Amino acid sequence: MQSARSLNAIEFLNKQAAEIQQSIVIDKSCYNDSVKRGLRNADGSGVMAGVTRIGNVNGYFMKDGKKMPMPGQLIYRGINVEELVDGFMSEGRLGFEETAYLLLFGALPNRPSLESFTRILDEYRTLPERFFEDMILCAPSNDIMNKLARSVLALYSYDPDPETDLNNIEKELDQVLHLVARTPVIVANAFAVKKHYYDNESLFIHRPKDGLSTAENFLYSVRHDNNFTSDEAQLLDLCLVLHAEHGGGNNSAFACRVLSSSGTDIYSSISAAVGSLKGPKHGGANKKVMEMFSYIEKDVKNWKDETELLSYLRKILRKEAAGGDGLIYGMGHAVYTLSDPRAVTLKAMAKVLAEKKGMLDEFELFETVERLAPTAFAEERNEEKVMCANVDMYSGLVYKMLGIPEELYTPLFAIARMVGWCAHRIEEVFNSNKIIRPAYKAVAPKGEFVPLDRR
Ligand SMILES: CC(=O)SCCNC(=O)CCNC(=O)[C@H](O)C(C)(C)COP(=O)(O)OP(=O)(O)OC[C@H]1O[C@@H](n2cnc3c(N)ncnc32)[C@H](O)[C@@H]1OP(=O)(O)O
Ligand SMILES: O=C([O-])CC(=O)C(=O)O
Repeated sequence: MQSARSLNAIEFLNKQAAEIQQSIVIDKSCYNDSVKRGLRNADGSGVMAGVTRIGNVNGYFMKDGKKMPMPGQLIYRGINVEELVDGFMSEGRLGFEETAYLLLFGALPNRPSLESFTRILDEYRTLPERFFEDMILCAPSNDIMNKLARSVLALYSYDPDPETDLNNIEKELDQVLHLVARTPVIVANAFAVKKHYYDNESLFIHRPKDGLSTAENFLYSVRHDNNFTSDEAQLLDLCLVLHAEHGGGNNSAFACRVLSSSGTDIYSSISAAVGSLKGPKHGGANKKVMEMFSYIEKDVKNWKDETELLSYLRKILRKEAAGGDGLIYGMGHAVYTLSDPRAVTLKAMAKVLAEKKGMLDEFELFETVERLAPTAFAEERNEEKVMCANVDMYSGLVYKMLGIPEELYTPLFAIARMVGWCAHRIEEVFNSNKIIRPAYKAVAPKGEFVPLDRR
């Protein structure tokens, strides 16, 4: 708990908050062809910051120097995710483990390799001795992403040889596999402890069970009675596959690559990625979407009245409703234009589940918001924008219908994305091996030192 502010602190912070406004303002005109706001070109496309063989995200194509919208495509190691999903589903398997293998090692595993890989994950799920007691039980956090980032960093001190060795990729792979295997366990344990300390519930800890997949083990661990159905496991597995990787430029993978490029250890790099994903404009949006809809459900009298809904969305954009952030969460994307393929699949899953669970009204509200958001944006900003639902729009609704609590939405994203981050880490450290160091144009006016008594 932060200690109560003294009078001096209150006055100081008040004065400085007003003063700092002057020094942080940078006119948007300072950004131009050579200084790129958010590392974005004038047409909104991202600055090319690197080269990767891991994932590819296509959301537009260039024609006569103009960005043209197209249906989104997500490709893992050259394989379209839709094809990957159809492939393992048609063969009647869960797919997260083979997706993880594909992303980490570059090719789909054959049967013996997949079996060794899943056996290693079983073996590596065990947390280091006293890690749970000392790092999770004794130092709980109300926020599971915060607990995960701290746990990843803490694993450094439980690793007898934690520093990166450029001549030892095998050691790095061992660290990677431990992180991939342990992340769901840390999340499940951190959640149990959070429910106990902050929500006054009984504490129960289920150790992971050998032979279960990542999705099955997660459901097994977070449910009081360990029970889950194969349909539930299949849906969660699919969610994990869809969230596993998104190219090198997404904020968390790039954060991981930036840190990795300095030569720092894997735990520092990955904890930074977790911190990035927590952000509400990134993976944290799945939780924010559900918060936004609880405002909409409360404030909009008639969900079917599109005029009322549109006017509420415009209020959100004006920062006058739904928490005042000014964002319609779950909408928009830095790359995708017409569609985010993950959102398309998640929406279809949400619809089927909503029909089964009698939640079609809620599903239809999400769908209407998705349809009206571009109009609200165009009317409010006076600017036409091709804008689609992103991965975070329907994932929370799917999790809600699977009975998964809201605190776990972003951590589930992290469990899946751990694979993508680790693949980018390996590529950055063992291939690029050049410190990432862009330039910043300094725009402060010239100043001079004034003696203290004359200020
Ligand atoms: C896993 C993921 O990270 S998926 C994304 C999850 N995030 C969200 O759902 C949050 C809501 N969406 C957004 O904030 C944005 O669409 C982002 C962060 C995803 C992408 O942002 P950008 O790359 O800046 O998008 P883009 O360049 O198309 O945006 C143009 C403008 O529209 C605004 N905008 C884009 N989407 C939205 C939105 N959903 N609500 C309000 N304004 C938006 C941007 O803030 C930007 O404003 P600016 O001109 O003042 O900078
Ligand atoms: O690519 C991005 O900017 C964000 C995103 O959708 C992801 O990381 O899954």
